[in-house]
Order: sequence, then structure tokens, then C-alpha cells
Amino acid sequence: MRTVSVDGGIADHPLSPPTGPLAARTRGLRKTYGPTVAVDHVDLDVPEGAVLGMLGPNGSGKTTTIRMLLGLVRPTAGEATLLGHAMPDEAGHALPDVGALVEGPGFHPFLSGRDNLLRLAAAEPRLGGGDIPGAVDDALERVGLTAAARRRYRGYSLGMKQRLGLAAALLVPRRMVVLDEPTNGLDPAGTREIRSIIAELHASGVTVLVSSHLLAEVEATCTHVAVLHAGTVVAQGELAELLETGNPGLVVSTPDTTAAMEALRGGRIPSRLVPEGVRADLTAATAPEVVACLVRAGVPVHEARRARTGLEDLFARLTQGETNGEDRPERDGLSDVVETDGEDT
Ligand SMILES: Nc1ncnc2c1ncn2[C@@H]1O[C@H](COP(=O)(O)OP(=O)(O)OP(=O)(O)O)[C@@H](O)[C@H]1O
Repeated sequence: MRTVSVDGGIADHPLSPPTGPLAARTRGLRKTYGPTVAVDHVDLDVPEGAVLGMLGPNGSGKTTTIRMLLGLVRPTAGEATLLGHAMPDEAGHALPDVGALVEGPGFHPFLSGRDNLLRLAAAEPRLGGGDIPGAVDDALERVGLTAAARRRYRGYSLGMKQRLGLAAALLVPRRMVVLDEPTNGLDPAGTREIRSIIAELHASGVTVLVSSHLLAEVEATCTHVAVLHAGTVVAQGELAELLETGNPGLVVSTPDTTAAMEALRGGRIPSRLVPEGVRADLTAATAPEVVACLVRAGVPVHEARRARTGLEDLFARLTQGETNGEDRPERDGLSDVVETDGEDT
């Protein structure tokens, strides 16, 4: 297996490729829509038992990759394997073991949340008729939707719709769960609940693939990360390893950044301004040396902490000049069903 390294000089060290079995794998995956290249050369490895965060700015190809993995969209080129089965051709073998929260197919607007789940549960090959109501009520409870279970789907908020989608994914025990932007539309309490559901799934050995454009969310929940940019995976590996890539630094908070920069320049310690103050490069000096240099020069040091490097730097660079999702329209992730295969080139 080839070594995966971080592109563009952010990290000098190659990241270790996964050594164990893979729950999902793509090679040379490509998808075009007319002149738009949505995904290109995507080689993604999702190790079994991992919580892999697929991180990337809006439009970087996360949803398209997930849809190809789930067999919802046929790749223009390349291959995708899910739980050992080639997708989309062997979807019938893979999908019963995979719970997914992705855009569409939508729920019925005039049925209650519970009735929607009862309909979906009836189609689950793993559930016998007598097990269905219990499985539905357990899933509703797990996502905190019991109180609203008998209200019509049409009146649900975006967050409630996300919860119902998650409940559908968790109707039966799965080997793998795929969640496309699961916290979209959720308030902080809802976001915490999703995190704890992901942690529970991980603890019980389920592989989780979760997409997000929020760095903090991925850092809080994932064991592995794949960073997408412009349709391509630019970095992937274990989160801990990615966090350590790049040059180590010390971020110093000080009200006098000009004096701090001058003192560090005098001490031949490379440094640059950052929003919190000054970031000194720790390849040239140790943290105590940086602080001593500043104190000797009479620079007030309010706080000094080690800078996070790899993932943060990489993601900042990727999202530079982009909206970071702030002006992104709220999407109803579950009700817009747009099957797009007809638009293939
Ligand atoms: N059905 C489609 N028809 C045309 N272009 C599409 C279609 N689906 C995706 N694209 C384009 O492919 C690119 C990747 O989109 P995709 O939705 O996969 O990105 P994403 O990373 O999931 O973005 P977001 O975070 O906004 O959901 C974008 O330029 C998008 O406009």
C-alpha cells in the first residue's frame, strides 16, 4: 500500500498508511458532472473500527465521495469498496450492514417521525415484524426524539430531521455508519448528543465515516481524518499523527507584539504574527528559551502554549479565501432528493 503524505509542504513526514483491514476503500475515484470535476483521484482508506472524519471546505467533494461509496451515484472512473464489496454493483451485499445519514431519499412529509421509521423498518431485512415497534422506539429514544415522535415530519425543524435520519441509520446494529454533516442544523446540545452517539458506536466496534466542514467537530470525535480539497484527498491518516505534523511552534500572548517580534528576531528565533499574538518556531529554540528571550527583553508574556500544527495549519490553508460555510444556505439534508446520475459525462 502506498504511503500517504501531506501535500504542499505542510508536513515533511509521510503519514503511516493503515495496516489493518479496511471497512471502506476507494482507488482513483472520479466523478464529473458536465464540465465540473466533483471528485478526482480519490484514494481513501477507512480502517475497520475507526471514526474517520472527512474534512473539507464546502464543495470539496465530501458528499459526492460518500454517495459513491454508498452506491447512490456511479463513479465516472475508479473503484469503491464497502465492507469488502464493490460498489455500486454489490450494494445489495454491503448495505444491510451500513447505516447512513445522507441527503435523500426523503421522509414522507405527512407521516409522523415514528410512522416514517416504521415504514423504513419494515424494509429492513434484519428486522422481523414483531421486532419493528421496539426497534423504532429504541432508535427514537437514542436520538432524543421520543417526545416529538408522533408529530408530522413536515413540522420538524432541520435539527429534528437530522435526528430522524440518524434514527433511521441506527434502526438495527450495523458494522458501519456513514454520516454526512450530521450536526448540520443542530444546536450545541444536539451537537453534543451526536458526538456521544458517535463515541458509543466507536466503543461498540462500529466503523464510522463522518463528513464535516468543521475542524473542531472532527478533532472532538474522530480517530482518523481525511482532508479533501477541490475534489482530492490532500492528507489522511490518524488524527494524532496529523496533529503532530508540520513545524512545532509556541504561541505567545502579549500586548506588545512589535517588541516580541523584535526580541525574537534578535534571538534568531523565527516567528510570525498570529491572531493570539506571536508564534515562535520551536525548531530553532526550545519553549523555555523563547520565553526567556522575551522576558529578558522586557516583553510582557501573558500566556504561552504549544501551537497545534498539522491539521489546523492544513485546514486553515485549504479554507483561505473561502467562506468557511458562514454564508452557506441552510440545507434540508433529508428532503431534497436529487438523483443526478443522468448528468454524468
Ligand atoms: N448533482 C450535481 N450536479 C452538478 N454538480 C455537482 C453535483 N453534485 C455536486 N456537484 C459539484 O461537485 C463539487 C463537490 O460537491 P460536494 O457536494 O461533493 O462537496 P461537499 O464537500 O460535500 O460540499 P458541502 O460541504 O457544501 O456539502 C461542487 O463543486 C458541487 O457544486
